[in-house]
Amino acid sequence: MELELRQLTKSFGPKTVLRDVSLTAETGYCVGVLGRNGAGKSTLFNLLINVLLPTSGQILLDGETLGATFPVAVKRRMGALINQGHLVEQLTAEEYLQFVARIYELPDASHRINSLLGHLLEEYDTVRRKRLSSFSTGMKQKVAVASCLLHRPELLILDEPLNGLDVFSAERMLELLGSYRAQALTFISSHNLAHIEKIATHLLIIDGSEVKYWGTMQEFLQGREAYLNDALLQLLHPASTAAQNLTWLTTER
Ligand SMILES: Nc1ncnc2c1ncn2[C@@H]1O[C@H](COP(=O)(O)OP(=O)(O)OP(=O)(O)O)[C@@H](O)[C@H]1O
Repeated sequence: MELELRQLTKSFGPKTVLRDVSLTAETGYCVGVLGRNGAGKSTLFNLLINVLLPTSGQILLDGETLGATFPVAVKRRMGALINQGHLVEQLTAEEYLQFVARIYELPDASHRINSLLGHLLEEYDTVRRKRLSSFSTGMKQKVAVASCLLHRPELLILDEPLNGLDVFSAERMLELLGSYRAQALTFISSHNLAHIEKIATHLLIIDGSEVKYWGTMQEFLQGREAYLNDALLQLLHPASTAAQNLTWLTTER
């Protein structure tokens, strides 16, 4: 799969959130999408899955321009987790994934479901009869990511998929996503740069509504600080905000 963005621009009223985003990416790329809070990462993801329409610019898949409404055949090729996802919490994890499998018309998904849940939920045997409403935040997140992978999407869009995961679970999830990487074109956002450093092959850095960097992780790190964290700070020069007087907060009683 090849995805091309041509001068993609999105405004909400007078405010332009993304301006002229252009890139071409293909299967095997894992694109870490980075930027400050409010930079436009979720907005970009919503454009990629047709939840939002661009104000101008185009999205092309394998050379074909996707119009205002993506064909169902295209949507079937995508898996997306945006804003923590929405689970049907009256169901068990397995029932929920069976429901997702029916949407994608997967004939017999039991093996896929059990292996995914068994991999991501270490405690799966003890919670398999429990409803999702009784799951912790991290457990729900794991089920949400599993629901994106079930149909083996060719375009995988993951907005903060590691949110709420403990350090061991995050490692497991990264391992799983790493082993799937060659099968898909993945876009992933995270404010945890150590996670991005582990999984991403490419970086898309957005700041001030524009692309500040698009290219390989390796090229980005060359000539900058060794760690992504420092390299990102170096690129974006955090704006120095006027010093606030916080003595009311910090003065001893
Ligand atoms: N539906 C909307 N209507 C108006 N403004 C919006 C809408 N959705 C997003 N925005 C604005 O667009 C900007 C980008 O938001 P977005 O959620 O894409 O940022 P983000 O990079 O994902 O941030 P974070 O790191 O905090 O998740 C913000 O200023 C936000 O207020």
